[in-house]
Amino acid sequence: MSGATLAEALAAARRRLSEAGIADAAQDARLLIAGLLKLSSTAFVIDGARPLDPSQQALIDGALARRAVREPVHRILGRRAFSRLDLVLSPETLQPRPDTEILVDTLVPYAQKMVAGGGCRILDLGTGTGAICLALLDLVPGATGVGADYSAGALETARRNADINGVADRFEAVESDWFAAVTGAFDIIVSNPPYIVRSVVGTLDEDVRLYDPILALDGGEDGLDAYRAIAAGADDHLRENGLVAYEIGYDQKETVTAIMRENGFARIEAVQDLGGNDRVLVFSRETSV
Ligand SMILES: C[S@@+](CC[C@H](N)C(=O)[O-])C[C@H]1O[C@@H](n2cnc3c(N)ncnc32)[C@H](O)[C@@H]1O
Repeated sequence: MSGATLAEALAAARRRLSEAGIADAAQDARLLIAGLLKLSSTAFVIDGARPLDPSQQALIDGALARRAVREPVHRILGRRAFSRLDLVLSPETLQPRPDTEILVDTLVPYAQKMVAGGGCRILDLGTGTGAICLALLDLVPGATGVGADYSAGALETARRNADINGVADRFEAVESDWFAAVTGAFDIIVSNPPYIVRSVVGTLDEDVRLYDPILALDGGEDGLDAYRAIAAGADDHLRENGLVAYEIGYDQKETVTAIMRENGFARIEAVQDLGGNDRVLVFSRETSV
């Protein structure tokens, strides 16, 4: 393959991934080559005749070998776009999903209103790459935030992402089992916790099951362990008129609402994803509704 042009390398990559049974072979080939060679979206059209040098070809070959055994494209590239951010990934972090941007977008108007009213302190429980908290800090400049996670490795990545995305002065990372090491009170407590039913984790696609950390996926016997833990601790860490917001699994709207109701919270908003699945719930204290 040495001496191939960019267009030839793309065609060969598409073929190789397709033969390996990758469903979106064409898209993945394009994303991988563009990401590895730092190409703009038009490069394949205007620069297709450009010959690749051997080191570029070696990079592409290495990445294709990894994708062929189901390693996700963004894990291979080591980073993923989320909201307006560029996030670094590590083995300890879930790669943030586009659906989670709905949680961020739902909270922005609330956070802006809080900032206008005097301030907005956000707690992101199970922060992973920092995606939710960092995106909110980016979109709401007056807000400050704490990202908590059980995984020290994830927190290292979250700190790095805060630096890369210019919000490190408003972000703090705390190693904590949910609220255990969290101090103080917050205007918004947000979480995209592990919510997959334990018996289902083993049946997930290889791309997820083999490459996202189990700590980010396993929600316990019924998928609801984290919601119970967060619901039980939220009141002690929430300022007056504060909000709790979650990403949920497609069938968890009523069960999570019931868990929150048992802990004194009322649902004030429910948002669906583009596929029409329930995805985001927002709660306030029952007494402030
Ligand atoms: C589904 S991932 C979400 C990551 C990130 N917030 C996002 O939306 O991309 C859940 C996160 O919860 C963390 N986690 C799991 N159990 C935890 C616990 N007991 N205390 C704190 N964090 C926990 C995992 O390490 C993981 O980072």
